[in-house]
Amino acid sequence: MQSITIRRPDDWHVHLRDGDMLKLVAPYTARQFARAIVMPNLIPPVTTVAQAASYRDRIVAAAGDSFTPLMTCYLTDLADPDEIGRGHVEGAWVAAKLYPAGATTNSDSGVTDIRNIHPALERMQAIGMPLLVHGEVTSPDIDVFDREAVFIDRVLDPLVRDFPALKIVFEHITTRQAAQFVAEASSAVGATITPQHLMLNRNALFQGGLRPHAYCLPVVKREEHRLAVRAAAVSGSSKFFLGTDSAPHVRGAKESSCGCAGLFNAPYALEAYAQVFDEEGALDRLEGFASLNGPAFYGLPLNPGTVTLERADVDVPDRIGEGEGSVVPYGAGGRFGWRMA
Ligand SMILES: NC(=O)N[C@@H](CC(=O)O)C(=O)O
Ligand SMILES: [Zn+2]
Ligand SMILES: [Zn+2]
Repeated sequence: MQSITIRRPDDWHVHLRDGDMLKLVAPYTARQFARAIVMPNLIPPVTTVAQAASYRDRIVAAAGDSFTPLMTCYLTDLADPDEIGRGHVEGAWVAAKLYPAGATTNSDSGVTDIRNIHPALERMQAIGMPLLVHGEVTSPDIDVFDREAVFIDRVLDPLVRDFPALKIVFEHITTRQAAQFVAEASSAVGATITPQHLMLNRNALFQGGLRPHAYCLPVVKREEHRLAVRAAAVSGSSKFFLGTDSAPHVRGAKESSCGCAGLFNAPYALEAYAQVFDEEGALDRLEGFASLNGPAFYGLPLNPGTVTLERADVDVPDRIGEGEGSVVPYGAGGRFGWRMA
C-alpha cells in the first residue's frame, strides 16, 4: 500500500501549554487533528469553568477555528461536584483528569487520596462524564518501572468496581498489565496509546548515553511491554485509541541536570502511528484507532473530511521554534517512513 486515506483523526490526549509555547505548538496539532482532548495541567491548573473557557479562547486564537479543543477539568482534593457537573452541562469541558499528586509534570495540586474525589466521581458517573487517569502510584518505595502496574492493583481495579458505570480512560498505557486490564474491562473503560510507547523500549533512555528526549511519564518500559501495547493498538479493539501525549518542554528544561518529563510528538504524530501500523501489517486498522474509536467512546460525532498519508520519507528537524523557546521534536534528526499528504 503506497497511501492510505482515513477519516480526519483526533488526538485524545495532548498538552498545548499556554503563552508563547501554546502559540508555537498548537498549529502542529491543528494541522493533523480536527479535535483534541486538552490536558489541564497548567500552573495554576484548570479547575473552574471560567478558567477552562478562557483557556479555550486562547487555544482557538493560537490554533485557528478549524480546530476544536475539547477541554478538561483538573481534579484536586477539593474537587466540587457541582462545578464539575455544571461545566459538563454547559459544555465548558468534556472530561475530568485525575493526576495522583506528584505523579508527573504539574501534578502538585493533584489528588492525594482517591477517596477525596469520590463525591465528584459519583456525579461524573451519574451524568456520563469521563474520568481520565494518569495511572501511576507515587510511593517512593515502588520502582518507577512498576508504578503503572501497581496503580492497577491498588487504585484502578477497586475504582472500576466502586464505579462500574463511570467512563474511564486509562491514559498513555505502557505495560502488558495495562493493555490486558483494559482489554478485559467493561466497555466503560478505554485507553490512549502514544507513538513513543509503541516505538521505544527503555533501552532508548540510555542509547549511547543519557537521552532526555526519550524521557516521558510513564517512563518507557521493557520490550515485552512495548510489544503488548503495540498488539493492543493494532488489535482492532475499539477500547484503544490515539492519544499522543504530546508534552513540549523547552530544550533547556529537557537537557538539564533534572530534565522534565514529556516528548513533543505533535509535528509527526500521524507519520509515527502510520509507520507502526504499517510495520504490523495493520494499516487497515489505523482509521479505527485514529478516527473512530475515540469518538465512539466519548459519544461524539465522527469528523467530516479525510486525511491522506503516503509512503515517503520525512526528515524530522532538530528543533522547532527559535532560541530559548525552541523545542526538540520527537524523532529529531531521524526520519519517518510516512508523510501527511
Ligand atoms: N507525559 C509526560 O511525560 N509529561 C506530561 C504530563 C503527563 O502526561 O503525565 C507533561 O505535562 O509534561
Ligand atoms: Zn500523564
Ligand atoms: Zn499527558
